[in-house]
Amino acid sequence: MSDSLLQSHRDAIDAIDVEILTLLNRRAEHARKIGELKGGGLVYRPEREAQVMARVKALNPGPLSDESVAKLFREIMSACLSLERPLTIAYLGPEGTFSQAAAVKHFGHAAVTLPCASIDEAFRVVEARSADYVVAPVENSTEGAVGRTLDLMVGSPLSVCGEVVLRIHHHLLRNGADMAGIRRVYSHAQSLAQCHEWLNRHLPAEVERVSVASNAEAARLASLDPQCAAIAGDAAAERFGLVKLAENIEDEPNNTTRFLVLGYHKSAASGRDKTSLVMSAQNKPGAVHTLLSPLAEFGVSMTKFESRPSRTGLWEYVFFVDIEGHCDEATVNRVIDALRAKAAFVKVLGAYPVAVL
Ligand SMILES: O=C(O)C(=O)C[C@]1(C(=O)O)C=C[C@@H](O)C=C1
Repeated sequence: MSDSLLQSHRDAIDAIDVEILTLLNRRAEHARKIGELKGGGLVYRPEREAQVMARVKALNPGPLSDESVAKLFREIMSACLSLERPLTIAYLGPEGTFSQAAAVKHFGHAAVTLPCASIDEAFRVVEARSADYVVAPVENSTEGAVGRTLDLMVGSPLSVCGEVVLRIHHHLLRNGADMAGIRRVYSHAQSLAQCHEWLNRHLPAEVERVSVASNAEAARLASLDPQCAAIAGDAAAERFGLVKLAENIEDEPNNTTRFLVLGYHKSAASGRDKTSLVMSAQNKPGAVHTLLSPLAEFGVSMTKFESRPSRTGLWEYVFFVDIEGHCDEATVNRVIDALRAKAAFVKVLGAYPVAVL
């Protein structure tokens, strides 16, 4: 390697960094002025962020990947937004959970994340305006719906204004160098289920599997007792200084969790949106088919359908339905009116940009 060639590239990088710095601060100045125009109110604009991300991905000439570029712009916008007003995001804690990773993925590192003891508490702090938004898990590709989040959304005054899709990688973590002598494995029940086959194949049957409130709590417990291991993700491994004995041990390689962002905020249309609804139908043959018929009539696609027992006793079941498009768009608006005419109860949970990252 020629030292002078290396130095010339480093000199070029130094010069470019000065330009980047100038441009970033010019961008931040504009964001600050936008913040003044907004008067400190609703500073976060999910539809605009989705458009900025989609645009830079489309314009990206490489060699950086579109994903890298999107991640960089996520952080740039996060820093710019924090100049307007720093946001506080509630999530199911403790620190190091996948919910925290989802909050950071969506709002960037400039947002303040607030760990809560339960999904209920995370909703409550936002409802009480002690935090700006809650990021809550709603479904996992292996384990299905997160019932508590669905149930809370039915009665909450908060609206869905964003979604986050997070690939979930689980690792076997320990305060020790190898697998010998592990007596117990801690994890959240869903994660134990997601790694069930791997555990059967790699650990003796007598190793106890203990479910705890979160993966981060599992990592904390494992950090205290070398005879115990935990199944958790990267953030928890880092937070508790544990060794990764085995990486990516989830049985389903595409294991993904979808989270929703909720607040006292309605997102405007971004051009690529979803609308989430919850509605009721009577427990009669064909009732669901009749209820959903307006979607076919208006040619609107459904991206999710989930049924839950009704908790009010007024109806037998409630149905959570996601459709393509924003509820302010004419066709989607007409579909919702048609659904209202058929269902005893329809609530628009929110409309929001499809996850870009
Ligand atoms: O366009 C705005 O409304 C801004 O506040 C600027 C900006 C950005 O950095 O691009 C920052 C925060 C918003 O959530 C959206 C975009």
